[in-house]
Amino acid sequence: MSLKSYQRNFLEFAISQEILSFGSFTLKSGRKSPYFFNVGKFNKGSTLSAIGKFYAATLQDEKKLDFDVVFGPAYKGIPLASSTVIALSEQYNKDVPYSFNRKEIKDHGEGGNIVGAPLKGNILILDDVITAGTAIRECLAIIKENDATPVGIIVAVDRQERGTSEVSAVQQIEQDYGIPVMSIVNLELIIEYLKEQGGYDEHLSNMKEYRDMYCIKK
Ligand SMILES: O=P(O)(O)OC[C@H]1O[C@H](OP(=O)(O)OP(=O)(O)O)[C@H](O)[C@@H]1O
Repeated sequence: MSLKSYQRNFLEFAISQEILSFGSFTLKSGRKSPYFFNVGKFNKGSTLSAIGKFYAATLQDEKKLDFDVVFGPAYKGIPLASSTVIALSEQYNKDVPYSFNRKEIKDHGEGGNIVGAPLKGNILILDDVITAGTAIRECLAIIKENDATPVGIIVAVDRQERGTSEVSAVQQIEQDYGIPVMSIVNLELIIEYLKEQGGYDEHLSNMKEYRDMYCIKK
């Protein structure tokens, strides 16, 4: 697997902003991870603008994917989807509608639990990460209830981790729904980047050890 220039730029940016950190982090799964991707740090205009550009660059790279609407699951998917459609419009002249769900149903005013463009046609789901896949499965159900068609999913980082079976949660979704799950980068590419940069020897060996223990073989 080799890094594309936007992936290298994304990793350089994420490390410099301490959005991607190396050390020892306990995950919800109980696993002790040597790295952590913290979306909570996309908390100012410049970083939010930058992440939207990286999602947009990835989508440009996946040209075969034909989508009509970007859907950002509440809550963290909302600013990410907003920032990505701004980047698609400003950088690639693609004016893509977007929408998102409310976590609580609103029973006054316009009502409903979808805000933004109607969910019609081919829908791309955009979120930060997939862990067990629960949030994405909920979105897929919402899209189907609206008679729209999910055509793909994009996340920032694919950790490529196995759950209870041999496949990862991402692969399970791809198998169950027959749609691709894309990511700006994945664990393999992070490892590639650390090798390429040099000077990360200890983190690199911890990352490889973690990959061999918990991750899928590609
Ligand atoms: O694959 P899963 O196991 O569902 O985990 C991933 C989801 O969890 C987080 O959102 P969360 O549901 O915590 O909501 P939030 O965006 O409001 O924080 C994250 O933003 C994903 O949507």
